[in-house]
Amino acid sequence: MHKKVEVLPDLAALVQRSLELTLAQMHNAIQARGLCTIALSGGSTPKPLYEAIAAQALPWEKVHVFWGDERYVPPDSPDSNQRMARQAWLDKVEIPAENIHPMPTDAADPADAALQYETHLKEFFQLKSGEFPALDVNLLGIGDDGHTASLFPHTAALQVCDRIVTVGNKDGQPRITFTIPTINQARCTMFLVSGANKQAALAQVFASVADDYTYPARFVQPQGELWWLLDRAAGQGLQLPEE
Ligand SMILES: O=C1O[C@H](COP(=O)(O)O)[C@@H](O)[C@H](O)[C@H]1O
Repeated sequence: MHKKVEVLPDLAALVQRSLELTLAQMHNAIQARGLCTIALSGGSTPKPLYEAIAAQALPWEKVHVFWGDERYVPPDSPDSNQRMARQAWLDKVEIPAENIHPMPTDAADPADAALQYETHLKEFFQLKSGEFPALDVNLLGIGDDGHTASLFPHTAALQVCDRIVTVGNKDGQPRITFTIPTINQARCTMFLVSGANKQAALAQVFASVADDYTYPARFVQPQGELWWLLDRAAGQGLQLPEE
């Protein structure tokens, strides 16, 4: 694992740096394998990055967009991660509809939706039994409770190691989420973290000793590159890990 932590002066600089890195990864993937697979995070932090990507001239037919987690709401809900990404990015570019791979949220049981998405990923990535997809870029955020994707502290999803996708639990509300082995299979993982409210959780995630189940982002130890991009408000006073 190549791990790099950067503290940028402000949110604008964080967006610019994440744009540079994301574009470089996308171009490398397209050159190496003919297409780029990227998994998106939700929340508010990545929105300006998505807007910046939308302004780029990219070979959109070679870009496939997935989600690392989704709230269990209809796609037109203001809470939908898919909706945010479509509004900020996907609706603004000429990406083929079949290159957009949203997590389903219309099954009667969220467990069925998780299984449907897992089956779709297995087919798309042509996985053999027991294999996990290697996304070219996996964008992640962290909540002020230390959650990442929809892997919340002390929830059952944290222990799921034999599935690509599972059901997360946010205060009793279901979500669909990549599992930890899926996250850790990515070629390039990039956390975008903004705001002073993330400081305390980050300190625990970067601590040499802390409880992984209390701070789930600690489980993210991917085989590929790992980037932590923080703005100054998030990174202030943080003891940065040795690289
Ligand atoms: O609920 C979620 O929150 C996290 C963090 O979001 P942020 O707005 O605080 O950056 C996000 O990474 C995750 O995808 C989302 O579903």
